[in-house]
Amino acid sequence: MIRINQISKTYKMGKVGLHPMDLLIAPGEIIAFIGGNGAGKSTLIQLLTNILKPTTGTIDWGEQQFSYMPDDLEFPTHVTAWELLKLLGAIKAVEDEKVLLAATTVGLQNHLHQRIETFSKGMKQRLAFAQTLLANEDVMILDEPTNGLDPYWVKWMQTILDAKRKEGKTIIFSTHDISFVERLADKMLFFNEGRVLFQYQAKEWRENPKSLEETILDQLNRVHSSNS
Ligand SMILES: Nc1ncnc2c1ncn2[C@@H]1O[C@H](COP(=O)(O)OP(=O)(O)OP(=O)(O)O)[C@@H](O)[C@H]1O
Repeated sequence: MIRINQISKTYKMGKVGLHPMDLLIAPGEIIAFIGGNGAGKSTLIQLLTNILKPTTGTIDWGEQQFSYMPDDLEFPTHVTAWELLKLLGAIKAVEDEKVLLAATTVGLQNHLHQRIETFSKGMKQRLAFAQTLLANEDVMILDEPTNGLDPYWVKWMQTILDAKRKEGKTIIFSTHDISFVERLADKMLFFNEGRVLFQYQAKEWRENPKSLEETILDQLNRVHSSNS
């Protein structure tokens, strides 16, 4: 269990990124953070990954380790995909066949000897995903993982994450892709102005006559009209 207790973040100049919040994340759970721009999703992800130091609160990970796929990962440009993955494989004591398998899983097997600077946005995103798969930790934290992916690779990522769920991995991700949430998540938290405005279990949105997309759009419309 990951226990988040009264975690909050106030940035310099007093800007609140996240108001104090509690959250329990069970092993094997797939949890999605959604909400409009500037709602607090990345702030929480960066608190979870220790990139940001919390203003208040704690996160108790127990014995669990996480791997992290940032949004817009900066790669060393002059190395090839294979050089990068092989180095990560060496750090994690993963043999070459498994490194190749991770590259093949994300469809980069024919681009391994290409320099990363020649990759498209979607290819870089898949390379970042391969790194997360290689790390093979109990918890995967993915910041906007489908950004830049074409529909084929979005579907494929969903299939891979579904398989990871069956292996018992916990998956935490932020996204603006509601259909990805609908197809994959067990629970979603809707953020607004640094607070969780509401949360839903998959059962609730599957039984609701309104689609999750309509529900979210209603909420976003409400947020925007109360701000204008
Ligand atoms: N480094 C920073 N300094 C000051 N304020 C920040 C900083 N990073 C984020 N914020 C503010 O914190 C709030 C939450 O931002 P956050 O990046 O968590 O939003 P988000 O939900 O991830 O948005 P998006 O969907 O646009 O990525 C916003 O008001 C943002 O302006």
